[in-house]
Amino acid sequence: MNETVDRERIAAAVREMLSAIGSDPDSPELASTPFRVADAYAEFFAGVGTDPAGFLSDAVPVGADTGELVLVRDIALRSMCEHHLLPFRGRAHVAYRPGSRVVGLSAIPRVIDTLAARPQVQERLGEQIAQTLEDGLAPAGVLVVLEASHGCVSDRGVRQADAVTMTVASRGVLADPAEQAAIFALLGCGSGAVATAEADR
Ligand SMILES: Nc1nc2c(ncn2[C@@H]2O[C@H](COP(=O)(O)OP(=O)(O)OP(=O)(O)O)[C@@H](O)[C@H]2O)c(=O)[nH]1
Ligand SMILES: [Zn+2]
Repeated sequence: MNETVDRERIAAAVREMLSAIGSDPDSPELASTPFRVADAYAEFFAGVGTDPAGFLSDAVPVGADTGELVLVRDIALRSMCEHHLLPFRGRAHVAYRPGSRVVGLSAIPRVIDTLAARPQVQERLGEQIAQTLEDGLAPAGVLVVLEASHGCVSDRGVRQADAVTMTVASRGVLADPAEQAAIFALLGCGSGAVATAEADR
């Protein structure tokens, strides 16, 4: 949990918001709400001021038994949209083609969790994940695919409950559309999936 978050100030702000919507923050039902929200915010924003690069510091040299492509798919993604402070959630798929170093697989979700636990937009989150891996592993290429449902799109405003936003961020050799198509085929999305489905007929 983020110990730099000032829970007292969040709780005071939540009391103010409850008053502003016409509720009574001193009612028994709402008495604990300001500090519950403060605790939730400390969790949601635990990545503010935290550098994710440390998770990549135990990367090891590529060995003879290291394959060509590493793809970690279906990583749970949870973040908060910076426009409305509403959650967006979905999955992240991260591929990299190693340069001279590889990293323990669990480092990748940890990088994602840290960068996601900040006020974000999906595009920037994907770019930051790609850049952190680029800086930390000096790979030949990185591809980050994020797919997420946004609370601000589903539950207010345009109210598109089923809309899923997909974003792609890439570096190095995985910026090549042919390389990307091969990975999209592995993921079962995009033109690669269509090509595979047609080949199966
Ligand atoms: N590009 C991008 N847009 C986002 C993301 N999350 C939310 N948005 C959009 O950001 C916009 C917020 O800008 P505003 O102009 O303040 O939107 P608004 O008047 O609340 O807009 P509506 O959502 O259309 O009612 C909306 O269109 C959201 O759908 C994101 O991760 N990336
Ligand atoms: Zn929003």
